[in-house]
Amino acid sequence: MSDATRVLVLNSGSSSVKYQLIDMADGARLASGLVERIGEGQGRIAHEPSTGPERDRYEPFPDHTAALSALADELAADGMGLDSPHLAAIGHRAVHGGTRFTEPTLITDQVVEGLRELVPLAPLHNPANITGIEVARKLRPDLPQVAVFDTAFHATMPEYAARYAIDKATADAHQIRRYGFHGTSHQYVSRRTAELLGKAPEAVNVIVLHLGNGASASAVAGGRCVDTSMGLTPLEGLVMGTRSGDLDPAILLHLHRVGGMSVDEIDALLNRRSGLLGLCGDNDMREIGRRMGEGDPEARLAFDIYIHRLRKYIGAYYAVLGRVDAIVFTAGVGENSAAVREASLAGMDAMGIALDSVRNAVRGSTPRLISADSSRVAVAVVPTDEELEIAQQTFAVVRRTAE
Ligand SMILES: Nc1ncnc2c1ncn2[C@@H]1O[C@H](COP(=O)(O)OP(=O)(O)O)[C@@H](O)[C@H]1O
Ligand SMILES: CC(=O)OP(=O)(O)O
Ligand SMILES: [Mg+2]
Repeated sequence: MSDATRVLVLNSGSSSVKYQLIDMADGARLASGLVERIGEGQGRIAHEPSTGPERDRYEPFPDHTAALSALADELAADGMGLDSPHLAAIGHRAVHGGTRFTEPTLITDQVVEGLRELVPLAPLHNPANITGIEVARKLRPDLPQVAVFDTAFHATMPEYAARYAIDKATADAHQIRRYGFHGTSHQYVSRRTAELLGKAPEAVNVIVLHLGNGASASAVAGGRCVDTSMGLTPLEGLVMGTRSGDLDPAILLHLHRVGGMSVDEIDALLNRRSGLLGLCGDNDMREIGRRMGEGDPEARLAFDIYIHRLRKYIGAYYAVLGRVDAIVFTAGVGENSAAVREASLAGMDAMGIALDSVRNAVRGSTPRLISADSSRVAVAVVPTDEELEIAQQTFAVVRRTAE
């Protein structure tokens, strides 16, 4: 075995890069961090090595090249720079893989080109992923780099769940189908949930609720995704921080024809100015909770709409799965908001779902059960770790390629 066992994971967003350096020999996280507000006047890098305290620095990062070289400098300061001989690969989160990429993929020029062709289907996400990949390839052209796709885990959805009920020829001509996103998280969390229950992934049916800035639900049967709430793009489904989720599609036509809005204006409205932000002016669930505490009716209504949509998906996936072993909450809101977890499952005793309010209120950073002992369906909080999952899948590709 070569002694290059470390994987650097880059999750490049439009204005931020999250990263982790993980040693695959023992799974140890050697460093993690975040560069944010890229392209704005003042940016910030927060870097946390396993060997010491977090270091915070404020400075402008004009573009992703500057952000990546800053994080490389931070790693180098801890003796773990990008030139390290211990580095085996760089793994990248790639959001939209279309029908072409359904497995973790060794990055070549053709793969980058393929990602570029998919930009219209993930305009918020794919361009940033591509930039991250291009910069990293320039910094270490000799190192294997692997793309791990948000859409991959959902590729197993049956046709009847993946297809929209529109004219088949039109759908085929434009690759219109449901792809689903956050797949790395749904995959990781459903597997960890099986472990928590002490069962094999093949033996459990799970509803995963990934509630972050973007939010999606999935129905996972025996380790395979059978349905998920995001569709052609990450706009469908649940109410999100700034995205509307499900709508009557005729609303778009109405806004265009009667409201006089352009396609780009409608795009910006639904992706950036809707969801919780559009409903009450705040997209952070902590702030909404605080405002509800003060009796703010707008914040209350936004919360209720968010919860109502979530409950509809829980019911739908219960019916899709037939038998549910666990409902599991993850990502920023799912891991931290006891109020969201309680409201989204309240009154479901007849469905065999009962929370234990004391367990639900306990904060923690490890996988845990929050259901009552009497609950037929287990309810759990399982912190997601997309970066660890990406590192594992990246390392597996590198190993296979080296054989
Ligand atoms: N203590 C908390 N209570 C409620 N919501 C929280 C808490 N901490 C974080 N959040 C929510 O989590 C969201 C971010 O989730 P995260 O999974 O980190 O998102 P992303 O990875 O999509 O950026 C924030 O917008 C905030 O609403
Ligand atoms: C696909 C998606 O919605 O990702 P995020 O939650 O990171 O925006
Ligand atoms: Mg996320």
